[in-house]
Amino acid sequence: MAELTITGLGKRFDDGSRAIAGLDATIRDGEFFVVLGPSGCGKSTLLRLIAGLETATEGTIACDGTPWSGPGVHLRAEDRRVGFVFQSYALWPHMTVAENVAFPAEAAGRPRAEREALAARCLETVGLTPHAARRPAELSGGQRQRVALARALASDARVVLMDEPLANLDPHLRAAMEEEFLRVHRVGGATTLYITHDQREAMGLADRIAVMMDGRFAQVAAPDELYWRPNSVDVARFVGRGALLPATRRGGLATVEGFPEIPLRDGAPDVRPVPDGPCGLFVRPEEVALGAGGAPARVLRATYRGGVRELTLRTDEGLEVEALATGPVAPGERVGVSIRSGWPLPAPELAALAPAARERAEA
Ligand SMILES: Nc1ncnc2c1ncn2[C@@H]1O[C@H](COP(=O)(O)OP(=O)(O)OP(=O)(O)O)[C@@H](O)[C@H]1O
Repeated sequence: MAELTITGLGKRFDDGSRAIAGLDATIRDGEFFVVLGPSGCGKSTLLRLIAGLETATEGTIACDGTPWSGPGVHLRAEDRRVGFVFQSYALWPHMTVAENVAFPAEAAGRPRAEREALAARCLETVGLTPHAARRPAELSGGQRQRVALARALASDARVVLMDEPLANLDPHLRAAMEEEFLRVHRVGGATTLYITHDQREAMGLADRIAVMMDGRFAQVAAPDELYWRPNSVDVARFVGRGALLPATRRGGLATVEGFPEIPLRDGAPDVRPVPDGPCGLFVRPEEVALGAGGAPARVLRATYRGGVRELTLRTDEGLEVEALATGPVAPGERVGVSIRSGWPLPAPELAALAPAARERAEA
């Protein structure tokens, strides 16, 4: 068992800057929990606080009810049974693969036979048994990353922390390593906290994703939930592509200038509903269809992404909408656009532009 409970966590550095501010979270036992956020939002600092490499200035961290960090409490890093996988592998160049993996057990004073057996088991898990006698320099980047993963597992970790472990690898290797992480996670069952600023990676790996902004979690949700039901304009814009349109909500429908009424997606239990009236309508490209009968628009941009084109369209009313096309579409072309559904968000800055408000103003 390893459930992490984080309450009111804060970290202020000596220079007065605040990397973490009032962060609350529960990371469930055995969960693959991904923290996704822009550069500088505090991801690495959060991981270092959980590992015990930094001391929190506010709040508490507990694992299964045992305090790790809090007022007057700071459990040493080596007593937390936490394993690490960093972007930069951090392997000892003079040791063999097996010795690197056995190192945490050696540091913990385990007898030689025991640590060798443990290393062999963990190398087996990551599929590196044939390379046990090599040195890190004789391995590919992906293999080195697997050594780092095996070492984290061999540290008898109940919690595995990974800080952008795939950032240095090429796209093919990344995809293979993602599979590897998931497989090892399924076998080992350690609670895993994984940091990335790569959305695709986050979506593929996570049981739940926390979007981190300005030192706290803006939303924590399953990948699908986060994509289709973001709780704010900031989260919606950070995750994937989409357009925010000035709209007026009435029950399950929204009015957007130039379009027939647009059905709204059902709400989410943990996202506060948007009341009737002016709001923003967030529309993902997958909800936009091109074809005759739609609102007239012009293609502003068309970016080929292999198989599909990502389009930005501007309607004759001046609204910009993101869309996808499988056939050839070129900038400047005229198209018809319709919106199948959307997600309402509070967007006070758009209220003045919403159709009902405009009609009232014009009346
Ligand atoms: N030791 C330190 N002293 C002062 N400020 C720090 C220190 N470490 C980090 N910071 C600041 O805290 C903020 C969060 O840093 P952190 O490394 O946690 O961000 P991050 O989300 O991991 O960023 P990236 O994705 O770029 O690695 C940044 O503004 C950073 O400059």
